[in-house]
Amino acid sequence: MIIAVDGPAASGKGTIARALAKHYGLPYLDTGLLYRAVAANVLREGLDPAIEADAVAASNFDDELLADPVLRTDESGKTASIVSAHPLVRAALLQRQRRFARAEGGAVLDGRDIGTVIAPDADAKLFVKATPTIRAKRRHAELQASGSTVSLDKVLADIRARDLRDMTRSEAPLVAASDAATLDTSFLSIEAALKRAIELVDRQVKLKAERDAG
Ligand SMILES: Nc1ncnc2c1ncn2[C@@H]1O[C@H](COP(=O)(O)OP(=O)(O)O)[C@@H](O)[C@H]1O
Ligand SMILES: Nc1ccn([C@@H]2O[C@H](COP(=O)(O)OP(=O)(O)O)[C@@H](O)[C@H]2O)c(=O)n1
Repeated sequence: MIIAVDGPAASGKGTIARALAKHYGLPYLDTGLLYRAVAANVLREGLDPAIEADAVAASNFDDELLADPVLRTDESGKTASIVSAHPLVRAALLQRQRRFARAEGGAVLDGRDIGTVIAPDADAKLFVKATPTIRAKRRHAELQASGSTVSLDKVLADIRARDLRDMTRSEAPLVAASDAATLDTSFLSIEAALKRAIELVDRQVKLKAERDAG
Protein backbone atom coordinates (compact mmCIF):
# COMPACT_ATOMS: atom_id res chain seq x y z
CA MET A 1 0.00 0.00 0.00
CA ILE A 2 1.37 3.44 -0.97
CA ILE A 3 0.20 6.46 1.05
CA ALA A 4 0.94 9.94 -0.30
CA VAL A 5 0.88 12.86 2.14
CA ASP A 6 1.34 16.38 0.75
CA GLY A 7 0.95 19.87 2.12
CA PRO A 8 2.66 23.16 2.92
CA ALA A 9 5.32 23.85 5.57
CA ALA A 10 4.40 22.98 9.18
CA SER A 11 0.90 21.81 8.23
CA GLY A 12 1.58 18.65 10.25
CA LYS A 13 2.13 16.34 7.26
CA GLY A 14 5.36 14.86 8.64
CA THR A 15 3.77 14.14 12.03
CA ILE A 16 0.83 12.45 10.33
CA ALA A 17 2.89 10.57 7.73
CA ARG A 18 5.29 9.20 10.37
CA ALA A 19 2.36 8.06 12.54
CA LEU A 20 0.57 6.49 9.55
CA ALA A 21 3.73 4.56 8.71
CA LYS A 22 3.83 3.21 12.25
CA HIS A 23 0.11 2.42 12.24
CA TYR A 24 0.22 0.46 8.97
CA GLY A 25 3.74 -0.95 9.48
CA LEU A 26 5.19 0.73 6.38
CA PRO A 27 8.55 2.42 5.74
CA TYR A 28 8.49 6.23 5.68
CA LEU A 29 10.32 8.81 3.55
CA ASP A 30 10.35 12.55 4.28
CA THR A 31 11.06 13.79 0.73
CA GLY A 32 11.58 17.37 1.94
CA LEU A 33 14.84 16.16 3.46
CA LEU A 34 16.17 15.36 -0.02
CA TYR A 35 15.66 18.96 -1.16
CA ARG A 36 17.06 20.19 2.16
CA ALA A 37 20.16 18.03 1.56
CA VAL A 38 20.70 19.68 -1.85
CA ALA A 39 20.22 23.06 -0.15
CA ALA A 40 22.75 22.24 2.58
CA ASN A 41 25.31 21.21 -0.06
CA VAL A 42 24.71 24.43 -2.02
CA LEU A 43 25.17 26.53 1.11
CA ARG A 44 28.29 24.64 2.23
CA GLU A 45 29.95 24.89 -1.19
CA GLY A 46 29.12 28.60 -1.53
CA LEU A 47 27.04 27.93 -4.66
CA ASP A 48 24.04 29.96 -5.85
CA PRO A 49 20.69 28.16 -5.24
CA ALA A 50 19.00 30.25 -7.94
CA ILE A 51 21.39 28.90 -10.62
CA GLU A 52 20.14 25.53 -11.85
CA ALA A 53 23.61 24.15 -12.73
CA ASP A 54 24.88 25.01 -9.22
CA ALA A 55 21.92 23.25 -7.59
CA VAL A 56 22.27 20.20 -9.85
CA ALA A 57 25.98 19.96 -8.97
CA ALA A 58 24.89 19.72 -5.31
CA SER A 59 22.28 17.00 -5.94
CA ASN A 60 24.53 13.99 -5.35
CA PHE A 61 24.68 12.94 -1.73
CA ASP A 62 24.74 9.89 0.52
CA ASP A 63 21.83 8.97 2.80
CA GLU A 64 24.09 9.86 5.75
CA LEU A 65 23.56 13.57 5.08
CA LEU A 66 19.81 13.14 5.67
CA ALA A 67 20.45 12.78 9.42
CA ASP A 68 22.46 16.02 9.67
CA PRO A 69 20.69 18.55 12.00
CA VAL A 70 21.72 21.39 9.64
CA LEU A 71 18.93 20.19 7.34
CA ARG A 72 16.34 21.24 9.95
CA THR A 73 17.32 24.94 10.00
CA ASP A 74 15.14 27.68 8.55
CA GLU A 75 17.94 28.59 6.14
CA SER A 76 17.96 25.04 4.72
CA GLY A 77 14.15 25.07 4.35
CA LYS A 78 14.17 28.39 2.52
CA THR A 79 17.07 27.37 0.25
CA ALA A 80 15.37 24.01 -0.37
CA SER A 81 12.36 25.81 -1.81
CA ILE A 82 14.67 27.73 -4.19
CA VAL A 83 16.60 24.69 -5.45
CA SER A 84 13.42 22.58 -5.68
CA ALA A 85 11.98 24.87 -8.36
CA HIS A 86 14.67 23.72 -10.85
CA PRO A 87 13.35 20.92 -13.10
CA LEU A 88 16.80 19.24 -13.30
CA VAL A 89 17.07 19.08 -9.51
CA ARG A 90 13.62 17.47 -9.32
CA ALA A 91 14.66 15.02 -12.06
CA ALA A 92 17.84 14.14 -10.15
CA LEU A 93 15.78 13.17 -7.07
CA LEU A 94 12.86 11.49 -8.85
CA GLN A 95 14.06 7.88 -9.17
CA ARG A 96 15.20 7.72 -5.55
CA GLN A 97 11.67 8.64 -4.42
CA ARG A 98 9.89 6.36 -6.91
CA ARG A 99 12.09 3.42 -5.92
CA PHE A 100 11.20 3.99 -2.28
CA ALA A 101 7.47 4.29 -3.06
CA ARG A 102 7.39 1.12 -5.14
CA ALA A 103 9.32 -1.10 -2.76
CA GLU A 104 7.70 -4.43 -1.89
CA GLY A 105 4.87 -3.92 0.60
CA GLY A 106 4.48 -0.21 0.01
CA ALA A 107 5.48 2.97 1.82
CA VAL A 108 4.39 6.32 3.18
CA LEU A 109 5.97 9.41 1.62
CA ASP A 110 5.40 13.05 2.47
CA GLY A 111 6.24 16.17 0.50
CA ARG A 112 4.68 18.52 -2.05
CA ASP A 113 4.23 16.38 -5.17
CA ILE A 114 3.84 12.81 -3.91
CA GLY A 115 0.20 12.42 -4.96
CA THR A 116 0.67 14.31 -8.23
CA VAL A 117 4.11 13.27 -9.56
CA ILE A 118 5.98 10.71 -7.46
CA ALA A 119 3.12 8.26 -6.82
CA PRO A 120 0.02 9.35 -8.78
CA ASP A 121 -1.18 5.73 -8.42
CA ALA A 122 -1.01 5.81 -4.59
CA ASP A 123 -3.70 3.84 -2.75
CA ALA A 124 -4.45 6.77 -0.46
CA LYS A 125 -3.66 10.48 -0.76
CA LEU A 126 -3.93 13.17 1.90
CA PHE A 127 -3.49 16.90 1.43
CA VAL A 128 -2.74 18.32 4.87
CA LYS A 129 -3.25 22.03 5.46
CA ALA A 130 -3.55 24.65 8.23
CA THR A 131 -3.73 28.44 8.27
CA PRO A 132 -0.42 30.30 7.70
CA THR A 133 -0.58 31.86 11.19
CA ILE A 134 -1.05 28.53 12.92
CA ARG A 135 1.71 26.94 10.84
CA ALA A 136 4.05 29.84 11.68
CA LYS A 137 3.34 29.41 15.41
CA ARG A 138 4.12 25.69 15.20
CA ARG A 139 7.35 26.25 13.28
CA HIS A 140 8.34 29.13 15.59
CA ALA A 141 7.91 26.91 18.65
CA GLU A 142 10.07 24.22 17.01
CA LEU A 143 12.81 26.71 16.12
CA GLN A 144 12.75 28.21 19.63
CA ALA A 145 13.09 24.75 21.14
CA SER A 146 16.21 24.22 19.04
CA GLY A 147 17.74 27.47 20.37
CA SER A 148 16.81 29.87 17.55
CA THR A 149 15.81 33.46 18.46
CA VAL A 150 14.02 34.19 15.16
CA SER A 151 10.79 36.22 15.60
CA LEU A 152 7.30 34.89 14.90
CA ASP A 153 6.79 37.64 12.30
CA LYS A 154 9.90 36.54 10.40
CA VAL A 155 8.79 32.87 10.48
CA LEU A 156 5.34 33.86 9.17
CA ALA A 157 6.88 35.96 6.38
CA ASP A 158 9.19 33.06 5.43
CA ILE A 159 6.28 30.62 5.38
CA ARG A 160 4.22 32.90 3.15
CA ALA A 161 7.17 33.40 0.77
CA ARG A 162 7.82 29.64 0.67
CA ASP A 163 4.12 28.85 0.03
CA LEU A 164 4.10 31.31 -2.86
CA ARG A 165 7.30 29.91 -4.39
CA ASP A 166 6.14 26.29 -3.99
CA MET A 167 2.65 26.97 -5.40
CA THR A 168 3.67 29.07 -8.40
CA ARG A 169 6.68 27.15 -9.77
CA SER A 170 6.09 25.62 -13.18
CA GLU A 171 7.44 22.15 -12.35
CA ALA A 172 5.48 20.02 -9.82
CA PRO A 173 3.85 22.94 -7.97
CA LEU A 174 2.33 22.44 -4.53
CA VAL A 175 -1.28 21.53 -5.30
CA ALA A 176 -3.68 18.92 -3.97
CA ALA A 177 -4.08 15.93 -6.29
CA SER A 178 -7.63 15.86 -7.67
CA ASP A 179 -8.26 12.57 -5.82
CA ALA A 180 -6.66 13.59 -2.50
CA ALA A 181 -8.65 13.94 0.73
CA THR A 182 -8.05 17.29 2.42
CA LEU A 183 -7.23 17.33 6.13
CA ASP A 184 -7.23 20.74 7.83
CA THR A 185 -5.27 20.41 11.08
CA SER A 186 -5.68 24.07 12.16
CA PHE A 187 -8.00 23.26 15.05
CA LEU A 188 -7.18 19.59 15.59
CA SER A 189 -4.83 18.17 18.20
CA ILE A 190 -2.15 15.82 16.88
CA GLU A 191 -4.17 12.86 18.19
CA ALA A 192 -7.40 14.08 16.53
CA ALA A 193 -5.59 14.78 13.25
CA LEU A 194 -4.09 11.28 13.23
CA LYS A 195 -7.44 9.65 14.00
CA ARG A 196 -8.99 11.54 11.08
CA ALA A 197 -6.06 10.66 8.80
CA ILE A 198 -6.50 6.94 9.52
CA GLU A 199 -10.26 7.20 8.81
CA LEU A 200 -9.56 8.94 5.48
CA VAL A 201 -6.90 6.42 4.45
CA ASP A 202 -9.07 3.43 5.40
CA ARG A 203 -11.97 4.87 3.41
CA GLN A 204 -9.86 5.49 0.29
CA VAL A 205 -8.31 2.03 0.48
CA LYS A 206 -11.75 0.42 0.84
CA LEU A 207 -13.18 2.38 -2.11
CA LYS A 208 -10.16 1.46 -4.25
CA ALA A 209 -10.53 -2.23 -3.37
CA GLU A 210 -14.23 -2.06 -4.36
CA ARG A 211 -13.35 -0.32 -7.65
CA ASP A 212 -10.58 -2.82 -8.42
CA ALA A 213 -13.00 -5.69 -7.74
CA GLY A 214 -15.17 -4.21 -10.47
N1 LIG B 1 -2.43 19.06 14.79
C1 LIG B 1 -1.38 19.65 15.38
N2 LIG B 1 -1.56 20.46 16.43
C2 LIG B 1 -0.51 21.08 17.03
N3 LIG B 1 0.77 20.96 16.64
C3 LIG B 1 1.02 20.16 15.60
C4 LIG B 1 -0.04 19.47 14.92
N4 LIG B 1 0.53 18.75 13.92
C5 LIG B 1 1.85 18.99 13.98
N5 LIG B 1 2.16 19.82 15.00
C6 LIG B 1 3.49 20.32 15.37
O1 LIG B 1 3.85 21.30 14.40
C7 LIG B 1 5.22 21.19 14.05
C8 LIG B 1 5.33 20.95 12.52
O2 LIG B 1 4.77 19.69 12.23
P1 LIG B 1 5.36 18.77 11.07
O3 LIG B 1 4.58 17.51 11.10
O4 LIG B 1 6.85 18.67 11.18
O5 LIG B 1 4.97 19.64 9.79
P2 LIG B 1 5.38 19.50 8.28
O6 LIG B 1 5.96 18.12 8.07
O7 LIG B 1 4.12 19.72 7.51
O8 LIG B 1 6.39 20.60 8.03
C9 LIG B 1 5.79 20.06 14.90
O9 LIG B 1 6.41 20.62 16.02
C10 LIG B 1 4.57 19.25 15.28
O10 LIG B 1 4.72 18.59 16.52
N1 LIG C 1 8.25 16.56 -2.45
C1 LIG C 1 8.79 17.74 -2.15
C2 LIG C 1 9.24 18.01 -0.84
C3 LIG C 1 9.81 19.24 -0.58
N2 LIG C 1 9.95 20.16 -1.57
C4 LIG C 1 10.62 21.44 -1.37
O1 LIG C 1 11.47 21.41 -0.24
C5 LIG C 1 11.16 22.45 0.68
C6 LIG C 1 11.36 21.92 2.10
O2 LIG C 1 10.39 20.90 2.29
P1 LIG C 1 10.07 20.29 3.72
O3 LIG C 1 8.95 19.33 3.53
O4 LIG C 1 11.32 19.80 4.36
O5 LIG C 1 9.60 21.56 4.52
P2 LIG C 1 8.62 21.66 5.75
O6 LIG C 1 7.26 21.45 5.19
O7 LIG C 1 9.02 20.57 6.72
O8 LIG C 1 8.87 23.02 6.27
C7 LIG C 1 9.73 22.86 0.33
O9 LIG C 1 9.45 24.22 0.63
C8 LIG C 1 9.64 22.57 -1.15
O10 LIG C 1 10.07 23.67 -1.92
C9 LIG C 1 9.46 19.87 -2.83
O11 LIG C 1 9.54 20.70 -3.72
N3 LIG C 1 8.90 18.67 -3.10
